[in-house]
Amino acid sequence: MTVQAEQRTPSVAPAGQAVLEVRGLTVEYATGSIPVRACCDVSFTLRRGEILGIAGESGSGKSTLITALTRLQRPPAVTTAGEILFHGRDGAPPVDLVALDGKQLRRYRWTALSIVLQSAMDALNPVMRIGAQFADVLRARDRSLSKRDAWTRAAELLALVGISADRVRDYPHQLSGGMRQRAAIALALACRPELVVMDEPTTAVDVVMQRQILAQVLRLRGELGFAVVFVTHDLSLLLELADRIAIMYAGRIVEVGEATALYSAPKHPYTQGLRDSFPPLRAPLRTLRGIPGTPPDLRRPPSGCPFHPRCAQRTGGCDERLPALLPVGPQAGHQAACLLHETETETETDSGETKGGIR
Ligand SMILES: Nc1ncnc2c1ncn2[C@@H]1O[C@H](COP(=O)(O)OP(=O)(O)OP(=O)(O)O)[C@@H](O)[C@H]1O
Repeated sequence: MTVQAEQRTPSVAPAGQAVLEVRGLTVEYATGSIPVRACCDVSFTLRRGEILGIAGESGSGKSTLITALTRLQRPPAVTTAGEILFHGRDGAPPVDLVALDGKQLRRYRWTALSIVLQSAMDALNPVMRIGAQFADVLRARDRSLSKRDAWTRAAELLALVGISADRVRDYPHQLSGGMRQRAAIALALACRPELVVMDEPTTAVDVVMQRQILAQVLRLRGELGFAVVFVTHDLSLLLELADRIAIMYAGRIVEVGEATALYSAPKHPYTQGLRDSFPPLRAPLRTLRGIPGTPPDLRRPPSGCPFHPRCAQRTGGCDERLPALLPVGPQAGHQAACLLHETETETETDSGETKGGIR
């Protein structure tokens, strides 16, 4: 079962209206004598209602990036550079989330941005009824909401993710794993956030439930208009869901582009390897290849392009120069950080196209 094309709701984002602008974000784990730079100079813009997928192998820095985005990181993680500009729907000037203290951040949690974690289903309190947990969140954000109205709203939210409203009185253990995960998504949507960050929310459920959850995320995005940053190691899954995909390797974004263009014509050898490591969900099955070697130790990343020791297409210079993220291919907004494409970019730039950050 796959998320059919007709179930997909086109992005509700008017082009250019940003909800989040991440600029030069760098996060380190200050452990031992050499820090682990797990997120390095990451920049991207997320538009209102857009779904941005972030894919990469284990250890590529995905979780580090999203805990930094949501300001849920704990020591030894430290944001050493960059800004995360959040543009509210009220049209007020953007707020740099990096600069906010705990009290200021509380204003933004749940209402502006919320998060669904891999193990969200286990994050529900086992000794509280589902409805009570929803009511707590709703009433903490709206003190005028009565208990009765909060429970009614909780039942409506469960119904939104396909869980019968009468389950509102259940305890978490009375729901299946898939239902608990969907309840966690409904809870994340309780205060109508503008941005929901999802970290592998379908990893712990079977493939049928995975497809149902993805279809629901798409439907709800269409109905409620929130933007999503969705992290996974499975690139083929993002093809079903994301408007754009960013590929991370060794803490950096190495390729970004519109989902179909990036999947069908990946430019970075790492993206090609990642794509060929997972069975496609809809296209005919092809030989799975995998990527030889292992990701680098981020305390001592290789010189030049961090992927070069594993890259079958490396050329002279790959071990010396860190490639910049530059436009590639015919599709607007498609960018890759690979020396193989720098000549192509230079030629295009000479003929008038402007270089730029990720848009
Ligand atoms: N608490 C920590 N202390 C030191 N290094 C850490 C810590 N947490 C993560 N790292 C390192 O940061 C790098 C990025 O890890 P991260 O968990 O962000 O990657 P990931 O892509 O999310 O991986 P996964 O898919 O396995 O969750 C890895 O090299 C990891 O070893």
